[in-house]
Amino acid sequence: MFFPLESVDFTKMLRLTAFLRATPAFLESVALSRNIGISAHIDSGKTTLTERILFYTGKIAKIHEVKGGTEVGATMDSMELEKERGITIRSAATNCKWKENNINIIDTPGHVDFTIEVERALRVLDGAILLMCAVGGVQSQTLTVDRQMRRYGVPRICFINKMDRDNANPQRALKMAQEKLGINAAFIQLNIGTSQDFEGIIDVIEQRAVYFDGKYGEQIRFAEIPSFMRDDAVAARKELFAKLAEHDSEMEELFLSEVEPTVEQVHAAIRRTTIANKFIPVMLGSAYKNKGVQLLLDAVSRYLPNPLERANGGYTVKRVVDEDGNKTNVKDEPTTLLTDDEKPLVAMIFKLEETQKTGFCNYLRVYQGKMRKESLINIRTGKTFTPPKLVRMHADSIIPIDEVKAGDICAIAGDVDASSGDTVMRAGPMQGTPVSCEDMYVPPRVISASIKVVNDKDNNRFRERMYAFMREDPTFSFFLNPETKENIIEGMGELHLEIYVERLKREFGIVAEIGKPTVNYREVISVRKEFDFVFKRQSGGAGQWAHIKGYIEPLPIDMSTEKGTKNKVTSKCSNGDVREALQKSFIKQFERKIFHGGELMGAPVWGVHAHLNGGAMHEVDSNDKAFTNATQELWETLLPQLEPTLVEPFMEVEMNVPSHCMTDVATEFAKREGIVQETSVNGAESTIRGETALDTMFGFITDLRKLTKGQGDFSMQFKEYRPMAQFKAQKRMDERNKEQGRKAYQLS
Ligand SMILES: Nc1nc2c(ncn2[C@@H]2O[C@H](COP(=O)(O)OP(=O)(O)OP(=O)(O)O)[C@@H](O)[C@H]2O)c(=O)[nH]1
Repeated sequence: MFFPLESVDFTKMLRLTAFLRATPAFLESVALSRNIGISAHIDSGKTTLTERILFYTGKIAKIHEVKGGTEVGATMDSMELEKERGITIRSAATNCKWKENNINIIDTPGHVDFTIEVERALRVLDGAILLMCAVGGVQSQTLTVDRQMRRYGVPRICFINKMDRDNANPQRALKMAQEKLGINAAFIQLNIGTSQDFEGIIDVIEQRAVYFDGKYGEQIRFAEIPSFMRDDAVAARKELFAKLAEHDSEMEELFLSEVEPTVEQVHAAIRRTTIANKFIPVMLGSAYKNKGVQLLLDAVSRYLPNPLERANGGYTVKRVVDEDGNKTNVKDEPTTLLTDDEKPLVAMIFKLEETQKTGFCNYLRVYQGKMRKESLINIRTGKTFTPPKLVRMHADSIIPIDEVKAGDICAIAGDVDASSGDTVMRAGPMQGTPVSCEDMYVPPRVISASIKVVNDKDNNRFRERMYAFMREDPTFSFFLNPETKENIIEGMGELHLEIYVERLKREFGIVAEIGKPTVNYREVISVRKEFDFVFKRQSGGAGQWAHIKGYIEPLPIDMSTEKGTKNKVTSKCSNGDVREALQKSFIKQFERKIFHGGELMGAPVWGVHAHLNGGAMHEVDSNDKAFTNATQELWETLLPQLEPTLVEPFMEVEMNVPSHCMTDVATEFAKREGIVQETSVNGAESTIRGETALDTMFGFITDLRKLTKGQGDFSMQFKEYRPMAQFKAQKRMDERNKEQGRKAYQLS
């Protein structure tokens, strides 16, 4: 009988944990826990797979399909909208027990507009299942989730799903993964038949066939490998050993001395190399046809790490105060958290969510210590709160619990003063040094639209909701455009914005209309200029006078992340030259006005550093107003010399089309400034991959459907912001300035 811990290297684990104070019972229970995510390209079958996992682990009694196949929809797609559209919008957490292992699972959305959900999940998980479609292989979102997994060093198992589909080709999928993701991977299973003849699986390690009998594939039957596949099975085993030997010294030794490793040795080697991110075991099956899922669960227990084996969950934790508790003198010193329930509590809130059924929930992962319903401190705000309720999540239901131990994932039910990404510790006499878990990657919001409530009486509730959505989702924003007085929402794509408008209506009964979505251009500068600027204004009464000296320069920008696009204003001059309060007027004008709406088209300004290092004051006429106006006029006067321009979001685009339509679609894409980077033909279906500016893609779906008689589809995802060609930038500026009644700006 299979014992999941057979391949755990206990000696190493004990060495690693020798300095822990935790009890053996705690260590044993943590060794049996897994926190995993399931991530993939859209529609690869993540929710379908999770549904099977819940069924086989006894968590649900009946399997429900996604997309209205049955009356209720999949368990994890608990939002009405998810069930209707057959897509996952929010990541959902659940937990289940497989043999001796407790598994926390997060099913994440595949659609790129909800990428932040994947980011958040991977940030706190210890391992992942990277799902691929046996027909599509590596698709655009597969590349993204792979990048996200790498960012947090998440060990993974690859599961090639949809083996029952026509044109299923696992060899091609693996080859694509090896080439495109650059991963060291090998099959640990082979398929017996494909498409409608997909019957079962060959376990390459144990050299046996596995079939899934019964209505839901719940009865596992082991058998001899069919004779026509014996050679393939032996070859695959050899190939697997060779791959493992490349990255594991124990296997290398056996391989070189031509000694056959035992089954246990192979499992142990796969576990070591998977956890070290040197190898990815590849499995296959069909979630929909109930084949292969139980073996995948075995592999989760066997090969993915337990919380003890992932220091800090794979990211940096930094001390936020010095020894005297002085927060201004922050020490950016990485430190290590220990998965030990006896150490001081450190937990991170990775997601906030409000649903009508559960109310407000703050998902968190406990990294160190244990959490109870006692006073906690939010390290970012310094504020304390007591969790109203501690709960375990299962889709949209909650189960109250008393205590959560290190290594576990749970939620605080109730609205507490926290945002996604906050670190919490126990309040009161601080135990241990306050630390902060590092922020996660948040991509810039690339699209915006005006939004208007249909019924004025809903205005206050509407605003409240919008702010609540913003707290839940850092890739969604809501603000008032001071120039046009319109309410604006920003997000990752049209679907993203649409979903929030739908949620307003369905969940809160607020009807709102959104305007035509527009692209979020940003204003940047290209060169550094010193300034020595005197401002004078005499208008009847008291005059205004200010003298400011310093420089404005472009900062290095990382145009792929929201954080990398920050501005900075600094001042370093004597109080005798410019009083501190007036230095603040300079800083304030940049931070509150100039950076929010640039001169080119009123778009936010990115990557500007303004520095004040001198100047002068007039006894009577130098005040806040004078220095504020001086700063504004300086910016407007100096701007042409700073060689400003616009940057625009560039997207990676993947089009899946019938092969005979490939040329037509590629031509249409090229008309939209698209550059085709790769095409691949897989029988009657083909894929075109390329990149283009987001603003050329509006209405593309209509043209694509026309060209492919409704059979083509595409997905795109944000890649980075890039500078725009001058003629295009000028055109976009003229259009938007005219539309919004702003004065025109001429790029030189
Ligand atoms: N033929 C076949 N279809 C499958 C399989 N697994 C899932 N599907 C179907 O593929 C479609 C998408 O499945 P989902 O489980 O919603 O996929 P997902 O990855 O969760 O989708 P998103 O969350 O929207 O990205 C549904 O129609 C499923 O019934 C499979 O193994 N074989």
